[in-house]
Amino acid sequence: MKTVEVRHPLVAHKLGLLRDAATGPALFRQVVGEIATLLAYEATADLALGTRRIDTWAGPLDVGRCDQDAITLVPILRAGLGFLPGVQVLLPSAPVSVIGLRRDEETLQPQAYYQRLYRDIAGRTALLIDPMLATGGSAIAAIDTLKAAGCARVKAIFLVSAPEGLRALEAAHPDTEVWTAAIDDRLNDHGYILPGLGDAGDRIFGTPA
Ligand SMILES: O=P(O)(O)OC[C@H]1O[C@H](OP(=O)(O)OP(=O)(O)O)[C@H](O)[C@@H]1O
Ligand SMILES: O=c1cc[nH]c(=O)[nH]1
Ligand SMILES: [Mg+2]
Repeated sequence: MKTVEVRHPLVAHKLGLLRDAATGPALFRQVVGEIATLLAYEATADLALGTRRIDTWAGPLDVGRCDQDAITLVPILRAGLGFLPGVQVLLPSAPVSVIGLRRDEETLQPQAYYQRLYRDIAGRTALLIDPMLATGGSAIAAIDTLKAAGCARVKAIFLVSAPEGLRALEAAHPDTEVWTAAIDDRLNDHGYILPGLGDAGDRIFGTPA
């Protein structure tokens, strides 16, 4: 499975801010958004580039034009919503599909509670958006859904990934392409990533764990 750990100094610096337990929700959301933009920049490096003719001061010119409609952004609720605005900085016109999943704290299995996919999703590339890849169960369930709906290609960006989650994702969907700001050490006994940053959804939405 193509897996890119983005080792840019600014990504490392910003991730350090997120790992700091003293960072409150306002700064946390801001920095999550900034890293989302940097990861999306990397994940869209092979976006198809067409041309269109425009009139410039010096006459007609063919300029580059990306078809943002060829991609659908797919945040996994809830924490994925914190990632979405940073991706939309780069892809403001890309249609958004939403998948709501919540991990059962006992079984660690994802439970689906909402889904609204872009009507014309079949044949398109999906850019899955979630800050955390822990056991991988949520990402796998989301990609099951996207493939069943006919997505031709799935890219995914995660803030922090656990090796266990990457292995599970590779076993289930080896054609997924992943960009992540960090591959951390391991999961703890409760399925949380170490060192990680805690519960991303709780920190984005300011809800106590
Ligand atoms: O890889 P997994 O083991 O499936 O865990 C990762 C999932 O857990 C978190 O969501 P959570 O279930 O906490 O929901 P939330 O976003 O509403 O907080 C996270 O945002 C991922 O979606
Ligand atoms: O470490 C983790 C694991 C799952 N979900 C989170 O938000 N954090
Ligand atoms: Mg959560």
